Amino acid sequence: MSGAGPAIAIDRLSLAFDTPAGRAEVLDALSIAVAPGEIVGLIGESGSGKSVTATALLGLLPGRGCSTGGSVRVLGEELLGLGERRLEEIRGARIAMIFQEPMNALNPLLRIGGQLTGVIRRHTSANRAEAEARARELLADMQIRDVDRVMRAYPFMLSGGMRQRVLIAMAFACGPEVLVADEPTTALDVTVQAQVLRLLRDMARKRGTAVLLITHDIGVVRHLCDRIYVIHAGQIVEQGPTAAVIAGAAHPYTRALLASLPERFAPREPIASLDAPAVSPVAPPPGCRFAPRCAEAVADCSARPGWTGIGDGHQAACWRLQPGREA
Ligand SMILES: Nc1ncnc2c1ncn2[C@@H]1O[C@H](COP(=O)(O)OP(=O)(O)OP(=O)(O)O)[C@@H](O)[C@H]1O
Repeated sequence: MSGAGPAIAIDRLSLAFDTPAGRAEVLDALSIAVAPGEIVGLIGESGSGKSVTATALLGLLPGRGCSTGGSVRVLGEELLGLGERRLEEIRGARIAMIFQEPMNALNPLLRIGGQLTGVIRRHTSANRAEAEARARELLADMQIRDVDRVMRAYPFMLSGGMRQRVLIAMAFACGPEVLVADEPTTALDVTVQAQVLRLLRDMARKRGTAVLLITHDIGVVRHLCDRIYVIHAGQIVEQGPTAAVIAGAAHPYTRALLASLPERFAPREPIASLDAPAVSPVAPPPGCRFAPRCAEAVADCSARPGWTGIGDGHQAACWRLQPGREA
């Protein structure tokens, strides 16, 4: 039913909020595509627009004071402007979401078993026994050994890592074709983070789920994602296969982002520093929004640059990379 096209197709999405300070243009012609079975990262600093992109994918943008342009298609269906009833059918069954803090997503008053079987029964025709068997299978897939104890536990009785595994199981409970994971492991310590991410990747691979992983942490995308999009102040500035982008970052923002990380990620010559804050989304400069922070900005940067191909699916949007220019 989902057809042969991308599972997620965001095309020139623009998004603005009315704020007391004026109209905040938080996304500027943002395009992202994720194929079935692909794991794609959206990476950028705090405030760059990652979470609002996730919100748009779930059809959860606030109506009043918020205007959108462009298109957000999931499994071929346009979500912008879709009625709440249809959106509710899609959420949970076809698109699932994993958030940063599992305590907020789990009901503290219900046992894990009840919550998991409840989700399965709401979205499928499974009876109680079938739903329970499926819940146990999902927990076992998440490499939870003491499934009985976890099924009987209340959320507060589990560790952070275990709660996040339960949430991942819950996200996969109804066999979604699309999964949006917003900073899913930020609250966990580093070793647990790696385990949980591996489990998330294995679940998605096994089921052919398209995953959009939202994070500010390039270490996370490095291990997990097939491709990445780099977002700065609501604009995608670079995209491509993860290894190519990390090894050959071309946009000054990506290079600065990598340079701010431990040594082994750092490109040899960072050409910008991220000490200066990102531009405000209220009355942002026209063109490239990185220009005010960029040591190498040129007059052309006041217009938005097109994409320059760097290699096999790797592209960056920067005037300095345009053919005929000295890089
Ligand atoms: N409801 C809203 N009204 C006005 N502005 C908003 C609203 N929601 C988000 N914004 C603004 O949109 C921009 C992008 O926010 P968003 O939360 O998507 O960033 P982010 O990249 O997810 O950041 P973080 O990593 O800190 O979560 C920010 O400037 C934020 O202030």
